[in-house]
Amino acid sequence: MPALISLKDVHKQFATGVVALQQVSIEVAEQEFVSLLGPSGCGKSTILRLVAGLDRPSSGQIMSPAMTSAADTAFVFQDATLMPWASVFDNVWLPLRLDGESRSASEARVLDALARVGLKGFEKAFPAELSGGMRMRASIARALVTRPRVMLMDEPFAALDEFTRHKLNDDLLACWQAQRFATLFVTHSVLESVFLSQRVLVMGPRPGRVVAEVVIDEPYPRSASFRESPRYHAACAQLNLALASLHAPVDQVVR
Ligand SMILES: Nc1ncnc2c1ncn2[C@@H]1O[C@H](COP(=O)(O)OP(=O)(O)OP(=O)(O)O)[C@@H](O)[C@H]1O
Repeated sequence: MPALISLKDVHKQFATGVVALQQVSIEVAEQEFVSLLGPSGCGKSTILRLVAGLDRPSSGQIMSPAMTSAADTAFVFQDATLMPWASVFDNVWLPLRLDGESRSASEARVLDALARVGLKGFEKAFPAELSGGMRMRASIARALVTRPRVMLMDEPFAALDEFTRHKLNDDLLACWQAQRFATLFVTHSVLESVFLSQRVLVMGPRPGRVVAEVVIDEPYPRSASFRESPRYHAACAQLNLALASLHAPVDQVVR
């Protein structure tokens, strides 16, 4: 598969003088699922912002679909960022509405996106009536509804309990298998990165750079039995070792 997203020798220094990224080169192929793993402040969110075209590198080259069409790229944040005054349907309709699509013309796509994330029947509910996990599901439906080629996810499940997180990991993978958007997924969790990804890129602390890459050579669909397999534990151990070698504080390594 050719690279859909490519960063080549990217350097990012903020006006404050902070060098957030140094010589970062990353490629994500069409339909690929890649995670970025690393200690707090190593520049993971900065990479997503650059790929989304929300910021520019100080030097180096970036290629991504967001450079030509914003509709090709969806962003999911840790906070579900739903409009509290609008129903679940209207929240998910938002990107289509901004694109000039009427409510009735969007209806089938909105209901399909809600069904894919397990929110069938909740279209009339308001965000305050939903659990944290359901709000995140609505946020993912809003990202899926435009059928993006690229999905950028910034610690989307970090605030959820482990049970809900596992469920959302399973359901995200089902959506990814159905739509095969290229995914760049930022997480602090070794376990989550191994379960989800085809490749995990480990980033070192400031100035941020990629220090290791671990390929997770496991077919999809991945089920709970993968989480219990020796292959899963071996990949987690390999990543924990790479993180430990950065001398990151323990809570950031095992979180
Ligand atoms: N707009 C900005 N101006 C100045 N410094 C910034 C800006 N945005 C980020 N930084 C700094 O750049 C570094 C990288 O930040 P970034 O948010 O990309 O890290 P991160 O790996 O996503 O962290 P976390 O895991 O805590 O979310 C940090 O030191 C941060 O303080």
